[in-house]
Amino acid sequence: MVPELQKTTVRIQQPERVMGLIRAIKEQGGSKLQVISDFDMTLSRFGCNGRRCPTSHNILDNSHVISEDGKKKLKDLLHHYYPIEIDPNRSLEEKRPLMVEWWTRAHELLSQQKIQKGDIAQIVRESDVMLRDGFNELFDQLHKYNVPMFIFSAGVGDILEEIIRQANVFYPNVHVVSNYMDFDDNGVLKCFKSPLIHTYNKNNSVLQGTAYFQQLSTRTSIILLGDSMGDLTMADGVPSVENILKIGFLNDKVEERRGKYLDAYDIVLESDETLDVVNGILRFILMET
Ligand SMILES: Nc1ccn([C@@H]2O[C@H](COP(=O)(O)O)[C@@H](O)[C@H]2O)c(=O)n1
Ligand SMILES: [Mg+2]
Repeated sequence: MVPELQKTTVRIQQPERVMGLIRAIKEQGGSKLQVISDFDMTLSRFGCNGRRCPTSHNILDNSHVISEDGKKKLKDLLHHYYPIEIDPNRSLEEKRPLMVEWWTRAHELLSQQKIQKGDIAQIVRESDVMLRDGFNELFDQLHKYNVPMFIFSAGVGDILEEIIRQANVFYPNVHVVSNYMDFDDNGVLKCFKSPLIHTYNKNNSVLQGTAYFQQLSTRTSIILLGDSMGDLTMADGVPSVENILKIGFLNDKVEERRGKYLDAYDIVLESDETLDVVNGILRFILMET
């Protein structure tokens, strides 16, 4: 059915359930389908040539517009909070206030750096960011078959939009909800717009007020793509979901986190820098029979 599911990176706890879901989504057809995806470390790569790829925040943190002191402070925050973010032994209740603390402190530091709106394209161009292998096929297939692609990210919206724009795949079916920068009349960053989106509030609490989910109420089949346990709630606001297939990229601390990911995601992709499996499933679902 989907040869890519035989890859050695693929782990599935309940294969029959997954095959049933894929068949049901195919039966409903492309007109009932929507894709809801995280951005950082899901559509973008986790590793690049043996090093960590930057998140949309890291692209700014490491850029030439940030002072050396600012860079050090932002790196210290990352080293303190990232292990908390991915710790499988801490509860979400424990993590949530700490994530608010991380994002708030990082956004305050970034807002002191006089970042210019006009510098964003160059900042992205000069960064090491890479989209996962196969991103072209993913965006092209969804565009060709008019399948909405909703990117729900706790990263920086202005940066990730620029990444997909520079990759020439920012098609009209792509819609982004993320943290956006607020610039003053001279185009200088003054703060970030609310609501603040962090790893563990990606749900309808931040989507209330966006008409987006209501518009998609007829799209009752969902393919959800994420890399964090926080991404699992991204579809919570969608009314009348019939079939939801959750695909999780397990990038870091694979052994420690495998059990929780297998319980939560239908398909787990371990240290897989490609979109092969997602593309294979979409090819099967969207291919005319
Ligand atoms: N100051 C920060 C805050 C968060 N991050 C990372 O960004 C990721 C969030 O973006 P998604 O598209 O994945 O929702 C998150 O996993 C954090 O690790 C960061 O790098 N710097
Ligand atoms: Mg992510």
